[in-house]
Amino acid sequence: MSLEAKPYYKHFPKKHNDKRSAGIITAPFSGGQAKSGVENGPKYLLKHGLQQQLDDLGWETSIEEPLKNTDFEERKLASTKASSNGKVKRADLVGEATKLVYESCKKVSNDENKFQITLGGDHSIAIGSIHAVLEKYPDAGILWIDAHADINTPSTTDSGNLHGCPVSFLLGLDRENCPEELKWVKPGILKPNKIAYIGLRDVDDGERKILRDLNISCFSMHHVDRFGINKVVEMALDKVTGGEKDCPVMVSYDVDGIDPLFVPATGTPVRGGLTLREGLFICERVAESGNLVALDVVECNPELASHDLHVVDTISAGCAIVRCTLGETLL
Ligand SMILES: NC(=[NH2+])NCCC[C@H](N)C(=O)O
Ligand SMILES: [Mn+2]
Ligand SMILES: [Mn+2]
Repeated sequence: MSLEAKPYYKHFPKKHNDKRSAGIITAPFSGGQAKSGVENGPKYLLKHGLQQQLDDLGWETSIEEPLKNTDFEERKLASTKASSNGKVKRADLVGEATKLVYESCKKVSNDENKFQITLGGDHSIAIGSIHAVLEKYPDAGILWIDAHADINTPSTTDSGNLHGCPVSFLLGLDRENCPEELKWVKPGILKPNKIAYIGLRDVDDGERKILRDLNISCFSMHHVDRFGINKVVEMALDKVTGGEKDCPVMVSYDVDGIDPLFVPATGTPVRGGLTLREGLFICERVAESGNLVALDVVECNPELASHDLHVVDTISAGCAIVRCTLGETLL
């Protein structure tokens, strides 16, 4: 089978130097959940040689650091009270940080027309990255790879952690209880038929009801076992693109979608996940569609490794996700 002639990355044609352009947005932020360490994800991924790896694949990259001179981590440590809105924790930090991430992503995606790669940080940062993508590509489909649905609202969340809620803010759910600091998010910028999940296996009761009521496409580990990963990716792609062959696609990848055997250093691991190969195959298969426009890689937490090998496994899986999404297997 020849892969040569296909128009990969249609939205990002090669330039005179035979390269395509991507912008890496670092989002070293941990305020969407309680544990520390996830803010070091971007640093570790970059130290592992991510930029060089992308260069080898024919992508020239620039780096944006929207949270560079901020003090979110200090403020998180100093904050004891639950924050502005009842159950939801640190809405002030999440609101401010995601807005900064959003602005940086907007520069990369909208102004510079580059492929947007956002490195978290916890999954709350996807509020910013997805918002930017949907402004540039309003009909883009979002594939959310995760053990969790992250669709809790301020009313349904048990933990109060905002990394368990980003999807609900983008959908504009429970607007009455939206913390003031997150009101910059345009409610309903994401439509329920434009997101599909792969890898789910730890979904809260409140989330289950929302997913059912909104008829959101969910491919759990049960479906992966039942249909196989190729079929699942094809079904998910078909759902979010509505069968439209040029529909832009974004992948928001929580590394805990992959089984903790392969990705141990993450904050909310759940057994029974995707194998590393299944996890990477998703990226390869979506890349093959030619319609990818953006990627998030979130929830790598090097501090939660019980030994060095766990760090290496987790960070190299994170880098592999980026490489496979950016065409490693299409060369
Ligand atoms: N991005 C994540 N890892 N999210 C985990 C969320 C867990 C749980 N459903 C909660 O809302 O707290
Ligand atoms: Mn998760
Ligand atoms: Mn997540």
